[in-house]
Amino acid sequence: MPQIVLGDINNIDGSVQRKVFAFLQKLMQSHERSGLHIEPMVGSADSRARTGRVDSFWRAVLFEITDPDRDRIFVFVGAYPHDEAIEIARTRRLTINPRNGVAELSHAPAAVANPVPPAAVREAPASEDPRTLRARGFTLDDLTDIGMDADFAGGALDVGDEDQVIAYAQTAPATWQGEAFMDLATGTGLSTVRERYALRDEVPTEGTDDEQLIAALKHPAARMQFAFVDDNEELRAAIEAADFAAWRVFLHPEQRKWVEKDQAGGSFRLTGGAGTGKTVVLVHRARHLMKQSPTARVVLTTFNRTLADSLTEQLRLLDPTLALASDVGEPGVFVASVDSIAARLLHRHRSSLDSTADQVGPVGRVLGPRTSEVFGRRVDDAWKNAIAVGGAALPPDLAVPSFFETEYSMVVLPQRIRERDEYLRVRRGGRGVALNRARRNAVWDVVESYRAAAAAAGSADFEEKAAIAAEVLTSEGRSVADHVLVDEAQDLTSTRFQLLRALVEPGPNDLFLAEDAHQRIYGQKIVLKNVGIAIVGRSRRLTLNYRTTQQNLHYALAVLSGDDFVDLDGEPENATGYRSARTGPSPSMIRASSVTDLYDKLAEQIDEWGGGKTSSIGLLTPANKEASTLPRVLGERGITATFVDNAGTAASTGVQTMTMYRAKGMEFADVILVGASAASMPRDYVIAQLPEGDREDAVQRERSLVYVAATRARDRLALMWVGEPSSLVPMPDPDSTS
Ligand SMILES: Nc1ncnc2c1ncn2[C@@H]1O[C@H](COP(=O)(O)OP(=O)(O)OP(=O)(O)O)[C@@H](O)[C@H]1O
Repeated sequence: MPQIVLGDINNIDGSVQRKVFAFLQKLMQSHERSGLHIEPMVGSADSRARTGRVDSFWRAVLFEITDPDRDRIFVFVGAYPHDEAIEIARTRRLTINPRNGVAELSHAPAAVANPVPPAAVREAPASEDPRTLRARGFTLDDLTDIGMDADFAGGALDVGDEDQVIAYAQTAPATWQGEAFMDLATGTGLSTVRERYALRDEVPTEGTDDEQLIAALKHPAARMQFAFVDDNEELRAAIEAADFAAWRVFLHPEQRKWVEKDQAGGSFRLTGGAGTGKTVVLVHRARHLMKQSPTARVVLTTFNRTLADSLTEQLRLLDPTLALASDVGEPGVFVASVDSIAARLLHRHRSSLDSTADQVGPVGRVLGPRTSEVFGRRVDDAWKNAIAVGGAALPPDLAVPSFFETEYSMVVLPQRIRERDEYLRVRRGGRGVALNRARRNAVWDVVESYRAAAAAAGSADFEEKAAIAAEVLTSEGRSVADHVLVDEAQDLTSTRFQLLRALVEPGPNDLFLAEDAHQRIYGQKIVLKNVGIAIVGRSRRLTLNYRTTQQNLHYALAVLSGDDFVDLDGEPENATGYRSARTGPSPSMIRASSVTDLYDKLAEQIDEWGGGKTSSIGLLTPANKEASTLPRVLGERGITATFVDNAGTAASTGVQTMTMYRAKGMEFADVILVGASAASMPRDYVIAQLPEGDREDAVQRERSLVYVAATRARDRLALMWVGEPSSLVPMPDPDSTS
């Protein structure tokens, strides 16, 4: 049976997608089926070129390759109206780049953007624009040495303006060349580019010409443009990918590397800015691991249930046939939040949580002597109550629940402190608030009250449950997973990491963590080695943003500037090299004079953007109250909007309103940050209550929240506020404020 390779499918007209799918489906069964009319071209530039009949009007353009293993391969490069298809099939060639062995679809010469002959290009004077590659010291030979087409490279040397870089990259004769040019233009060095696209000065030499071409199509850089399709489901996914879901098929070589890489050394950390495809890598990796070993126990987990649900959805989209496990420890991919995994483990081991005569049980090891009834939910205001009961000696600056939340989850629980004496001696690494002996004593009084109330109620908080679940697994000496993949790792706390560590034996491909320190909006600053996870030397960063435009990305990065972020290795996180391949309008800055004026302007903006189709617009607010009010006030202005809270899934109609927190992991075509005013962000009233040493981190999390929110937009971004704008919201250009 023939194999299909899809190339350049973005040009498939929506009206003909279904027919193209049917055509390729038949072709996968046999190229000789009646009605397909696979025909060679007389006088074509490439003797492999064929056309095929999609319907009476549309023709597929294909290249036929003989594959000794599979009979033959058809590389599909698009469907066009009859005459256009003939012309394309005559003039295009499927070639192997002689420098690096990457398969490329050569366009007709006229399509190549730069008319300057290489000799003249070589001698051109240094450009006056310091941003161009030429001004930065690159030569034509540098670019052609890595395999760039000489004409394209000639033009590439003299483009400096960012918008033009993106536009010029789109004229590249091969996808990898456009991406490599963008990398160089945004400061990446030649050697990194070589490594990133596996450009090794090697061309396939073994076998027939056709076999060499097959090897060239499988080169990681070629697979940004050509996708091997194995079955109907993949075919359908790929054809649909022509719209929004290219991620299912065309991975960037860097993404593919981390999807497929055998992490023999153990735990691995993938970092990358918002929208660089970390989740995409995780979802593909889950499938890859299952393909490698169909009975593997893969856990795919993240911070909360909303995000876990979205991971399940993406897994299903990627591969509806993938085996999903219904419980942790079973073969297949098990997707759930870390807290839900903890709850399952506690229920499963409910009879072994207690201490026995000669051994302290998991609950005792975390909380000290108490009943092992821990299944109840912690009451609201538990720390507030504990402060009221046990806080008589507490200095006023520490009498804040959020101080205790942090102290408890960063110091007390991870180090399994059960007694006052232990707490008086413990090292409180990473905590900004200093505590002398008297203050520690006062803090411990409150911890004792907190624990006593929970023991009486038979409850435990999520942090405690994670710690107890970790103890359960550790004491049994039994792991329940072969591979654990974690998304949004920056938002997990120490005890949750301890649980993840306990889920899987240390060893090859054990833990794979995706994180972005800039998006930490819940978690604390954690250093992985302190929770038993050794990563050193096994961290990599993705830099190409697939989601947002260059303009929105710049804006979001400006939100972060001036603050110092630290990653899970305890190293400074930087945002250099982040780039986007798309351009769009600059973010709009909209000031309102009153709340009513804000609602009016909001409605105007939605009308202007939506044109009747509004479900791809997200309105993100700092707090629940504002998000839940918006549907009503917009309804009064004739706009349908739905409030999406933590319990609900995304609404299918109308504008979606939600908090910036809820929007984490999501994306919209257009986003409006509503309420970006000084009065709402940062939340001074919350921060002022914190002890001095905890304030800086709290402000950083608010900054990260704005970054998260601003990076949810694929195309257009607007910020609106009443009165003064928030200090977390940069004002790029005062003239653009309306
Ligand atoms: N190779 C790809 N081709 C096309 N689109 C891609 C590719 N990789 C990622 N994307 C798209 O980019 C967007 C962001 O991807 P993803 O959600 O995986 O990024 P992320 O790094 O996890 O983002 P965040 O940290 O903001 O949640 C998605 O719309 C995804 O489909």
